Amino acid sequence: MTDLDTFIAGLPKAELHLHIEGSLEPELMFALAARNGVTIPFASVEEVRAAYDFSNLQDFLDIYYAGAQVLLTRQDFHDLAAAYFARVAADGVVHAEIMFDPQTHTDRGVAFAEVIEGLLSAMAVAEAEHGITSSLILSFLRHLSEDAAFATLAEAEPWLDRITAVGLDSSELGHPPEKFARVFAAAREKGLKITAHAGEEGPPDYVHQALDVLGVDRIDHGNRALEDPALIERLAREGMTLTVCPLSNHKLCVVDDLADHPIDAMLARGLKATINSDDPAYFGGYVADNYRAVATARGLDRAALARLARNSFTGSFLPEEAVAAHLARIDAYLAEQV
Ligand SMILES: Nc1ncnc2[nH]cnc12
Ligand SMILES: [Zn+2]
Repeated sequence: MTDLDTFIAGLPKAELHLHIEGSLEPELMFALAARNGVTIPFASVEEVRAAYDFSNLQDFLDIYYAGAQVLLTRQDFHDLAAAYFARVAADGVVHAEIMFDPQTHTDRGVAFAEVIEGLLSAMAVAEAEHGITSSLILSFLRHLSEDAAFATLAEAEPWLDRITAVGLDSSELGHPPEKFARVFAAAREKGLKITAHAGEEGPPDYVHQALDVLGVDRIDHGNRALEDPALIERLAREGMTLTVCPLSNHKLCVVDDLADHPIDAMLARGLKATINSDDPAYFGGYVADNYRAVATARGLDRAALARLARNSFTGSFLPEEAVAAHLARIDAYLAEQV
């Protein structure tokens, strides 16, 4: 470990953009396939990893939804999330806001209760064993209809006090935010926060729609906002958080080379960027790996890394007092460094 690696691992941070289904490592995929008697189209863990070579978002989604088929029971969802928390405890993650895609499971006949109760039990263990706090973001699949999203919101009703926000993910192109205007308005009425993937592959107009039609509290990705100077200025002025995912951007060809990643350009333009892993089992790294990758590729110094970590708390859905306490922990950590 270099000094920079050690600095990054110890820096208190929140993860704001993590699909729990995307933390399914091939080893666990095989173990769950065996436990549940599910057939998967791979002979070995190595074969699975070799298949993770994507040209775009849809390439990835096809394999990601196939992998999720091994998740059937409450115990499976518990084991999935417990593995994620155990892994990121070593990355300096002290808070995680976790997206889950209920429709990926309920459409296969898995009950909503199995999914969410498994996740909630792992979240309780994470707090007790690792001191990691967490919350849930229910994400609607945008390739499905708004009616299907409404049905999912209705299924979630008994757990709404355990869900912090709703999100929007899956195939972006051709499924603009405005398709979901009514269901997001209904979620907002229920007191939920709002986030949406926008500007990952979709044009800057999708980011405008996420802001103006959905009324988002933060934007997931947002890379293509950089094509629109007025939008950049607006996002900066409004202090809108962008949950940026560098290794994902590289793996999904949103950027050709990490050396060209715009993370420092975002900070320089006053955007509140954060660093996240998106789908760490598929993209080759967890959150600290993402910090390390951009630190190396873009030459980010400790001050920039600390800024990104601060943004992860000020951009979180935590209450103000908790944010202040985390920022104080960052200050104490920086003061300890020689
Ligand atoms: N990067 C991503 N973009 C859209 N939908 C997703 N679902 C999981 N990861 C995603
Ligand atoms: Zn994502």
